[in-house]
Amino acid sequence: MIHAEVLFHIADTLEARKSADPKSSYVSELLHKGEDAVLKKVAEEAAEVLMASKDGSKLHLVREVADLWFHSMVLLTYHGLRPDDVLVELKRREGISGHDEKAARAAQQG
Ligand SMILES: N=c1c2ncn([C@@H]3O[C@H](COP(=O)(O)OP(=O)(O)OP(=O)(O)O)[C@@H](O)[C@H]3O)c2ncn1[C@@H]1O[C@H](COP(=O)(O)O)[C@@H](O)[C@H]1O
Repeated sequence: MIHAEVLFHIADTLEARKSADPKSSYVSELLHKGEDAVLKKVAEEAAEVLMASKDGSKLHLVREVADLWFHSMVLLTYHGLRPDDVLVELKRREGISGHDEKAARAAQQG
């Protein structure tokens, strides 16, 4: 079983790439290009996930979701965030039904 440590290890690598030579690293090059370039990759990878889902190949879908997760992690790194921040948010939501959460939000908004 692969644990969340994989995400933490990749996040450490991404953080180190902030100060690496863009010529030597894909991540460093992307981070140096700036926020719009990272956002473009996230949008591209999201679109590729949609196409892979329709394609019917589970392997293709897994690879495209990995690309999307990876580029989302680059975006988190750009903003000084880590996978832990997302995991804490998911943990906070654990056991809260989406329907209940939506109803509570609607009640709050009046
Ligand atoms: N997990 C990944 C990873 N997943 C995908 N990619 C790269 O993401 C890029 C995006 O792929 P696309 O499918 O859009 O293909 P592309 O047309 O070649 O990309 P563009 O020309 O549009 O940028 C490809 O170059 C992939 O190799 C990754 N690059 C790096 N990592 C991890 O990040 C670490 C640091 O990487 P470097 O910065 O390159 O050393 C690596 O050790 C890995 O752990």
